Amino acid sequence: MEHTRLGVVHTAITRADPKDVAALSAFGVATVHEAMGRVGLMRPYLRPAYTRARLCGTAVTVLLQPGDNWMLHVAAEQIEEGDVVVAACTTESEDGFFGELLATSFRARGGRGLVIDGGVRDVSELEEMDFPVFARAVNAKGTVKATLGSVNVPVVCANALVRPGDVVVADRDGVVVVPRERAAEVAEAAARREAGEESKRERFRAGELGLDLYGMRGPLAELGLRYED
Ligand SMILES: O=C([O-])CC(=O)C(=O)O
Ligand SMILES: [Mg+2]
Repeated sequence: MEHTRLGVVHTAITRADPKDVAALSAFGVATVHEAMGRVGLMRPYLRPAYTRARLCGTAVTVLLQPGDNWMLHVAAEQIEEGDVVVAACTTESEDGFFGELLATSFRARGGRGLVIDGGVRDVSELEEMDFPVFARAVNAKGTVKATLGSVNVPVVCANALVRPGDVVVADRDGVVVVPRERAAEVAEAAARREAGEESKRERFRAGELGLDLYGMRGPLAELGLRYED
C-alpha cells in the first residue's frame, strides 16, 4: 500500500469482520482500550461535537491538506455500510472541514460518523441529525477544494496509527483504534473485563473497599504506611 505520495485512492480495502465490529460496539472506549492492552488511543484533544455522540465502525482513511476538504468528497465515494471516515491532516489545521452537508452525504452512503484531526462546523445540525463527529476544533471557517491528498492509505490521526478497515470506537471518553486482525480477540477480552467489573461494582456497592478488593493492605504496610490518631 502506497503511503508517501499524495493523490492515491485505494478502492479495495480489507475491512474487519462485521460481527466483530458489532461485538465491539457494545463496549465503551475505556473498556476497549484496557482490553487491548492500553494501546491505540488517539490524543484526548479530539472531542465529540455533541455530548451523546458515539460511534463504532470500520475506517475509511483520509489524508487531508490543511484548509482543504476536497479529499473528504473523494472519500465519500469509498464509504460502505458501517464505515467511519478517519481524517488526518498533513499538518495541523483547525478549519471547518466538515459540516451537515457532508454528513448528509456520508450517511447516504452508509457512513456511521467521522473522526477528524481538524475542525468541523454546523454542530447544532450534526447533533440534530445525530451524526457522530469527533474533532479537534469547532470552527465556522470553511475550507477550499484545491489540493490533492489521499484516501485509504495508513494515516496517523491524533497520534494513533489507523489503517483502512481497522475498527474505530469513539465516545465521550475518547477515540480508540482496534487493528482489524485483533477485533475478535479484543471484543472477547472486553466482554471478560466487563464481567469482572460487574462483580467489582457489586462489591463496591456493598461497601467493600478497594484496599481489600485489590489486596492493597499488605503492600501499603510493607512500604510503611502508618495510621495515626
Ligand atoms: O461545505 C463544507 O465545506 C463543509 C460544511 O459546512 C458542510 O459540509 O456542511
Ligand atoms: Mg455547512
